[in-house]
Formats: sequence, structure tokens, C-alpha cells
Amino acid sequence: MAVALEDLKFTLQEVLDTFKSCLSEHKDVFLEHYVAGWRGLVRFMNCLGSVFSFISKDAVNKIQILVNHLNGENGAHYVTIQSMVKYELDSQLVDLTKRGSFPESGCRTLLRLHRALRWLELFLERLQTSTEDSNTSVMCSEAYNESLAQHHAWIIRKAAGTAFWALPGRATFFDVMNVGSPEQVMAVLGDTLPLISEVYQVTEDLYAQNNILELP
Ligand SMILES: CCCCCCCC/C=C\CCCCCCCC(=O)N[C@@H](COP(=O)(O)O)[C@H](O)/C=C/CCCCCCCCCCCCC
Repeated sequence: MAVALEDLKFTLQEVLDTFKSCLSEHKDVFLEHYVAGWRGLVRFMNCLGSVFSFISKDAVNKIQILVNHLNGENGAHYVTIQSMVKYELDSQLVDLTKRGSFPESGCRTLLRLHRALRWLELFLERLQTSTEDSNTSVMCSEAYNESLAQHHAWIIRKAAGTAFWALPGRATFFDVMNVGSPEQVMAVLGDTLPLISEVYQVTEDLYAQNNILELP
């Protein structure tokens, strides 16, 4: 029986390994590994319950758009985020000021995930400095309000805010990460965070240089 990747058990270690493979020595970001990192994260979210499925669906949808580009006839241009940006901008395949002919451009699709990566970075930072009494819902909302929320309409912010209250407590959260004791979780978080931060920063700089941080 075929098993969908999203249904396999999550381990934080796997996400760490994927983000490790994301950057080339010249700091190019491999789209295949970037997307694999997101697939792993979605698997984590799927373990948290159906209340998150509207978030998961949107992420899966965006991942699929990028996979389609990678596997499409112009896939060679989508090997790295840098080559994707150059190709799509040079070929005028991106809606720059208002939504139009290219609602599924790689650049705009990846930008949405990139903004979510900032949320993840802020959330993991909080998790890393958290104590047994810390509240995952509060950490998640704070990270969201400092990042993604600024790009979301009121109705999405409301729905996300409601879902955050269904997050399990810190102990269960650590169990789902599937790396062992809380000390081991902290150690893996310590290894994962700098990688995620670097991938985020390289992408942010690339988008800033090309003036595409606000794609519609
Ligand atoms: C390492 C383990 C610990 C943390 C694991 C976290 C796992 C998180 C996995 C996935 C995160 C979801 C990524 C969501 C991408 C959202 C992209 C987006 O902004 N989409 C909106 C804009 O798209 P367009 O309309 O312009 O195409 C779209 O409107 C959004 C719809 C859905 C709601 C998005 C809410 C985002 C909340 C992010 C926090 C997730 C909390 C998960 C709890 C662990």
C-alpha cells in the first residue's frame, strides 16, 4: 500500500537534516530540500489535530505548486531559489504589483512560505528558551503576531488565533517532535535554529535585492 509522505511519523531530526541540505557552499538554496523541509513540518502539524487542517491545506497547496514547477518542463530553472527568481523575473512570469496572469509563480508562492519560516524561527526561539511552565499557545501567537499576521487579513488572523489555543502543552509538543528527552529536544533545537535562520536570511536578502518582498 502506498503511504503519502505527509502521513509518515514526524521527527525533528529529519527536518534538521533537510534544512542542513538546503544551502550549497555558495549559499544557494536548493528548492527540492526547502520543499522537503516544509513537508516535514506539515507532517508535524498533522499530528496536532484537525483544527490545524486549514493551515496545513494552504501549506500543502503551496508546496505542490513549487513541486510542479520543479518537475515541470522548465524544472532546470527551479533547482535553486536564486535560479528560480532570475528565471521568472527575466521571463516576466511574476505579477509584481497586482494579482494577474501569474497567481502560481514560484516567487510569490515561495514568498508565502518564506514569511511562515520567519514565524517558525521566532516560535522555535521561544521554545528554546522556554521552561516547563511556558505556554505553547502564547509562544505561537506572539511569534505569529510579530511575523505572518502582518500579511494576513482579519479573518485569517482570527482563525489562526483560535487554532493556536488548541495547541498541546509543551510536554506533548516535545513528544511529537520525537527526538527523546526535553534535553535532547533542546539540543536538536539548538542545531536546527541557526540553519533555519540562515536559510531565512539568504532568501530575505535575495528577495530584498530583487525588490520582490511584497508580491501580491
Ligand atoms: C519543529 C517543530 C515545531 C514547529 C512545527 C511547526 C509546524 C508548522 C507547519 C506548517 C506551518 C504552516 C505554514 C503556513 C503557511 C501559510 C502561508 C500563508 O501565509 N498563506 C496565506 C496567504 O496565501 P495567499 O492567499 O496569498 O495565497 C493564506 O491566506 C493562509 C491561509 C491559512 C492560514 C495560515 C495561518 C498561518 C499560521 C502559521 C502558524 C502555524 C501554527 C502551527 C502550529 C504548530
